[in-house]
Amino acid sequence: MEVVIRSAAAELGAVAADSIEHLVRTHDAPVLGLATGSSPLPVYAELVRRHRAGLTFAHVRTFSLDEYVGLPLGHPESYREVVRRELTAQLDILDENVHGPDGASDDVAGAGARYDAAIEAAGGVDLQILGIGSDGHLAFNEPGSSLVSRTRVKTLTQQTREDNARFFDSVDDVPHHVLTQGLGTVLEARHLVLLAAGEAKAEAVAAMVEGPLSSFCPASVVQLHPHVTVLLDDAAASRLRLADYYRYAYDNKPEWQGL
Ligand SMILES: N[C@@H]1[C@@H](O)[C@H](O)[C@@H](COP(=O)(O)O)O[C@@H]1O
Repeated sequence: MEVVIRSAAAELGAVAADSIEHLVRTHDAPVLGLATGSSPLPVYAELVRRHRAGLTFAHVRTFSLDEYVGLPLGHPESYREVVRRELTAQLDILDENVHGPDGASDDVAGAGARYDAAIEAAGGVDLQILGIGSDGHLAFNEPGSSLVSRTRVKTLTQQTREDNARFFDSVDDVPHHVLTQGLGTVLEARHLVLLAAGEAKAEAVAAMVEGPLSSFCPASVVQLHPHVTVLLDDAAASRLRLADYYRYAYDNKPEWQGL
């Protein structure tokens, strides 16, 4: 796992965007895994900026991590719409190449397996962008999630519903259920790039990076992945015991190594 600590969120966005740009330029049919939430926004802003400067995404397919269950199609806070608004509508990605779990399906119980099959048929995710919840959740895998889980319906904790209430009129409007890629599904992506910013994430980040591997902190599952990049601002890194080492390693990184 590589931990990169920077003081400005925009700098973190640029580091992630460099990796994505490399993928987009070197692959014929790259598959990008998208996350919602505020953490990836600096990355998306940078991708939009690079697109306006000439970088094409016309050959890119995207798969989102998760979706609320039961929001009607077109609901502005459904993750399908959020992803469109924050990113894909501002790029030249074809609409039919933008995928997400179908939380409005009549057969929501079968939607998870269908989604995993779609990811596999696309050749798997090349680079997965991730955030982390303040309780250590990854995608919408709440504490207690199986570390080998597949895409399925989960029940949100009250804390996550409260964290996400800012996007709705009130916490009562936040759905209780979600369709989320499982932790096992996330681990199949070839490169995981996780962003976290702010003091509120510091404890969850420390548990993920330096804590024991445990379903109590679902994000700790990234310790099992061979290629993980964790991008943190100073506040999110403030509880890491080895922060100085991570800074030293990144500052002295050989040029050829890439992200
Ligand atoms: N399902 C998403 C997660 O994928 C995201 O990581 C988390 C953190 O959001 P934020 O980045 O806004 O703190 O929010 C939601 O719960």
